[in-house]
Amino acid sequence: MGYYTVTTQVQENYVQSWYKGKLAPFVGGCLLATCLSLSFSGETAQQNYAVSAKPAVHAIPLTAMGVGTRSGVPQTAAQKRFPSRSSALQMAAAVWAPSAKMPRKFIVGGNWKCNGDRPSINALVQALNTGESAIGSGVEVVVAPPMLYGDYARGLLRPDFGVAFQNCWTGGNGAFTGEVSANMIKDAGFDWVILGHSERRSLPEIMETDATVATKTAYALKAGLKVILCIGETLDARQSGKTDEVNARQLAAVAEKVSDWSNIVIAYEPVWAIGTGVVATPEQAQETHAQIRKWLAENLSPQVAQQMRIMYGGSANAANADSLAKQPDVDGFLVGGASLKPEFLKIAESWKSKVE
Ligand SMILES: O=C[C@H](O)COP(=O)(O)O
Repeated sequence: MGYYTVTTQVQENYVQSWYKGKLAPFVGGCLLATCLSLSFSGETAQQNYAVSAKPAVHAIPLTAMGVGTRSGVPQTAAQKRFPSRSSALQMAAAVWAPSAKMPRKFIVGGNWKCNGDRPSINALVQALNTGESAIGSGVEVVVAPPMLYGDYARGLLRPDFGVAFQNCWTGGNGAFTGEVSANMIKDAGFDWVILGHSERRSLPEIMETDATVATKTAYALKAGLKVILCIGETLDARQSGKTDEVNARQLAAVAEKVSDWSNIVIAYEPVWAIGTGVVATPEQAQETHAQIRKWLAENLSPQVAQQMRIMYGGSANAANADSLAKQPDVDGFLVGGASLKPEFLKIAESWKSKVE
């Protein structure tokens, strides 16, 4: 099962529904615009819209709306086949609107870590490409392949999923053998980078410090990337009641070097839950997320706190995602092991449990 099978399938799923014909899509776009102006006036209408408008969004002629591809970046094979990934993401952002039940757009990341090869990526992407569209829904989805496969995966992956890198260098280009700069990631057409993951903080071969994570975060933001900033406590820290202290310390290091947090999403990942099968209870996750938001309010601003999306990471899977997603301060997931399986789509769909 290879490239052409995958791309043909996606083409059928997306391109045909978005671009086939001219008149019908144009009318669809006009209807949606009318729908938007009416439905954004109330909470109930917004919630109904988030669920019901997806088919209409599929019919919007994005190119006809003047939303083009990123200039200066060579198109991948998939981008040529599926006219605009960035257009799809812009539409996803444009359609969703905050409501009392979901004040922040849900975000689900799949961190593939150091796993996979071309055959397994082909198979995984094929499974992900058959799932429900994120366009027009209440979820933003980003997957992070191993760096070497970033462009390959993006070339196959559905255009409504973003692609992230798992790390970047602390600064710009130069004599830094083996490193990849944020500038290169941005220049290659990617928008996201994961920084501060506990594996990079704690593996003896790496041992990134709070200060290094902060430097990377500041530079990545300056280069125009969005950052999934991972924080979280070890088992020892939790057992000795230092969870909030550890999270505050890791956040404070970033606050020393970053003033604009609008392109940061925080991933709270208790180290004891990562890859262990021991997931935080919904109560533990909510309590810690609320403390993180409190820290943001007290140390940055109430506005940053209110707008910040805080993902949960650590043994999240299809079975526990809904109960975690229902917590008011859980705004999504950063998924490791389960992101390598089709069940990742079920986790992405857990946003619906927030608006039920
Ligand atoms: O980045 C993802 C986290 O490390 C969670 O990994 P996990 O879902 O395998 O526990």
